[in-house]
Amino acid sequence: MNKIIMDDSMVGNTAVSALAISNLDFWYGTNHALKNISLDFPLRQVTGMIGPSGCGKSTLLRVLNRMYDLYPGQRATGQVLFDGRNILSPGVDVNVLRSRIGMVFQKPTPFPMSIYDNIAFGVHLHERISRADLDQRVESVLRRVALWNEVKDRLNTSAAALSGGQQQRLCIARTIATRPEVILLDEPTSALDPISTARIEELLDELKQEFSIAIVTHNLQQAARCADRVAFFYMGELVEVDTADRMFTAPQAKRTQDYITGRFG
Ligand SMILES: Nc1ncnc2c1ncn2[C@@H]1O[C@H](COP(=O)(O)OP(=O)(O)OP(=O)(O)O)[C@@H](O)[C@H]1O
Repeated sequence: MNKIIMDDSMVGNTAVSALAISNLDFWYGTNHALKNISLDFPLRQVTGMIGPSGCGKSTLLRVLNRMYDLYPGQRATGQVLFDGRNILSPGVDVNVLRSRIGMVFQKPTPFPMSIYDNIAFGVHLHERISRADLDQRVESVLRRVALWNEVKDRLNTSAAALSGGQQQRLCIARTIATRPEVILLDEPTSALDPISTARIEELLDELKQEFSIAIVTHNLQQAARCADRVAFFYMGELVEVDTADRMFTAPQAKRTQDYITGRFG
């Protein structure tokens, strides 16, 4: 089996981890998509996940907020500790879990409703909140994602009329509106132009003051720019995890070197 390379700070570091995965395996029916993964996501840091297509990055994100529960035949074993509990346990309330571990997808997915309601909808599901407090919440998250000035005069118009980059910022606003501890982002800028991408990257830098962030990206420069730590996956296995600096300047595994130097991808 392949050796997993970790530096000392990753071992036994659960006290400062937002999420701590140990010995995680995942199957789509008989397809063993994740193999014995152990990985910590440090608190209020950005963890980047890289690796060739099909290596299991998105699958891992789907495990972290139990998205796979919706599909019969998909199965996870092992442990994912979050706030002292294994989130893979049957007793976990997945709706509460998904408000505490939010997800942003590759393609912006605003709900078919107004800009205001896109944010209000999730808040209403989890909290009893007055209209004045809701107004305040909507404004504060839209300011946080630097969208307020662009949309404040059209909050009641359809979110579908926003640009792709604006829609993605709205989706991030919608995610943080339920005050999660962790935000999972699956290639959040792959459908966006360079300017919108830069704005999302700046936003991640700001959001990590408060949230722990996991981002899947095919863009190695983006991982180098945004992530504090980077994990490299290959064929369902975690090969190496390290600081972004070390990962891109002195990777330890040959497969990591080959991947980041573009020998395969
Ligand atoms: N719904 C599914 N049913 C069966 N197998 C699946 C399903 N979704 C993904 N897989 C398989 O699981 C493995 C991991 O896929 P996953 O989408 O997690 O990879 P990825 O690293 O995110 O790829 P990409 O970078 O292309 O998005 C692949 O072998 C894929 O074919």
